[in-house]
Amino acid sequence: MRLPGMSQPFLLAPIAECPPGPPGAQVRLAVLGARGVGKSGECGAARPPPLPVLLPCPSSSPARPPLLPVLLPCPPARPPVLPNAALCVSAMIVRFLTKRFIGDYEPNTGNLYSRLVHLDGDHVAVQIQDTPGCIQVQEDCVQVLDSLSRCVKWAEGFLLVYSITDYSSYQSVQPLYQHIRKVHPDARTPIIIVGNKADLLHARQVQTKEGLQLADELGSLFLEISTSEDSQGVCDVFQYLCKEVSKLQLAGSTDRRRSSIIPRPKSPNMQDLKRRFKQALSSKVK
Ligand SMILES: Nc1nc2c(ncn2[C@@H]2O[C@H](COP(=O)(O)OP(=O)(O)OP(=O)(O)O)[C@@H](O)[C@H]2O)c(=O)[nH]1
Repeated sequence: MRLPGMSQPFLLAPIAECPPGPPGAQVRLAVLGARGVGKSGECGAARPPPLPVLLPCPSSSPARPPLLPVLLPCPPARPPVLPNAALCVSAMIVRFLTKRFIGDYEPNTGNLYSRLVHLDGDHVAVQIQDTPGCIQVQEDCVQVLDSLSRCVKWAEGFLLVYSITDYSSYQSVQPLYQHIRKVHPDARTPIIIVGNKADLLHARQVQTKEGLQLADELGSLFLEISTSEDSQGVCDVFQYLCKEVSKLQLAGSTDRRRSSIIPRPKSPNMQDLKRRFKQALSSKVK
């Protein structure tokens, strides 16, 4: 599925840091790889130590809010979850930024990419966070890792990527989605679900209709792409997401302007004022 009207060329230029600019000039995106649904008894190892989990702090500030580290012990008798094979997140980002496909796998440690992207005649400073191992789901126990939690609070638009060759990555999309919605309750915060590795049809474990159905249930956009074979498809998704975030930023600044207009006080009731003035005068005369 191709996103409408998203096939224009764009400029890429490295920037040291995204400078502060007017609304719409900066876009913060997170690409999250959904993975790691563990099954009881899968590993059979001893109970894992408590994992540091960051609970979202309520904050409306777009800046990075303070994080509260909280230790949540996993219920006893739950086996640890091993992250599944790598998905495709870094490959997607690199494809968007350089148009090149990286065929080799190198574990990523959470890179933040900053680039100037040409979007509808404007230069937009885009920051993209590549998140290493994201979420651990074990039946009723969902644990969001530190790196993910920070990233979710910081970002304004999200790509939730699973691999069509890895069913458990598909199963992790929903809890990830719910976590994002908890942190960003504004339903307009764009989240796009992406089924990657669409070229590996012989190894497909997730049907297209399952991706569509999930996106439908969650009220999200969905598409399948192949990072290795469809560079344009990858660029289209990122550009679409950038546009959606820019739109939201503009809408937010308009809302703020509107709410900052001080309402005019009601005009005083002149009859009442005259009556009270007369009363005051007559009491002085007496
Ligand atoms: N065939 C095929 N392989 C892909 C595609 N996208 C990514 N890959 C390969 O999948 C492997 C993992 O991709 P990465 O992007 O490094 O995975 P990651 O999710 O960033 O992994 P972490 O660094 O562990 O977070 C690499 O060998 C990629 O070349 C695709 O669309 N098709």
